Amino acid sequence: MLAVQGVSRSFGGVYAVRDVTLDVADGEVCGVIGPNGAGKSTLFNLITGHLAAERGEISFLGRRVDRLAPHRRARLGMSIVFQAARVFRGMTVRENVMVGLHGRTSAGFVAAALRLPRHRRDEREIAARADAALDRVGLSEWADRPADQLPIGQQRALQLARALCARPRLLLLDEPASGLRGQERERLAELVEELRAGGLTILLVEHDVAFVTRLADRIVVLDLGRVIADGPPAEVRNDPLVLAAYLGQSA
Ligand SMILES: Nc1ncnc2c1ncn2[C@@H]1O[C@H](COP(=O)(O)OP(=O)(O)OP(=O)(O)O)[C@@H](O)[C@H]1O
Repeated sequence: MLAVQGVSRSFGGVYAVRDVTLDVADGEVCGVIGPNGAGKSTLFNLITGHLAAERGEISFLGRRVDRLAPHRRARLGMSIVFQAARVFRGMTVRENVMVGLHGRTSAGFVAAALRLPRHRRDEREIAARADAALDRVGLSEWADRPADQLPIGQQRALQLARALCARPRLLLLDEPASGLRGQERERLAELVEELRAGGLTILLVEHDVAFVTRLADRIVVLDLGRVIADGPPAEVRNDPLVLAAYLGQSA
């Protein structure tokens, strides 16, 4: 589904991502881990299109995308949940999800401004899709409440719902577990497991090794911008290069 081939990106002459190759197969959960500064965020942004690659190719569903703007990649079926994404205050949970769907409807701005019947039909359809997504992430009961009153774990679930509304082929998660503890982290892991069971393909970039090890079918480990391991979690966890990279950091 996703093929990253020999991709590099530097900042001020120093490589943040160097000659990275990775594939994500249909239906797979692929985790990307690595110590601080390994290049995880840079790689994530290269895949989404928020950063341009200096070298290499990125293909999605068999099509070159590395010169496409982020919104064009999104339209092809990539949906992103950013680490720092916030909820819109002063809006309900349902409205927060609906925001992502406006502009994707057929009637468009003019029909909306004039409140034409077509627009009202679109609004109903959008609300129904938002409700389906909220149901999928277990937030139905919260739909009419102000979004900023949600605990942080559920705000993360809300962001997932927003991403799911676009009916992605590939879901890209940037550090989804950051800032979550105990129960909240457990709930998010269960949610990702449910999405995987539903056949969704997921790329999970995450600092928390335990979280990724539990969820991923395959893990790619970055260190100093390069891939140092790529394989099933059990294999990667015992890889001497991986252990050394993490130990080096704690030292
Ligand atoms: N916009 C930028 N300008 C300059 N240097 C950058 C920029 N973005 C990243 N870097 C550098 O590239 C390297 C990789 O950073 P990146 O944020 O991709 O790593 P990371 O694995 O996501 O780290 P962390 O786990 O700490 O978030 C680091 O040395 C970082 O300082």
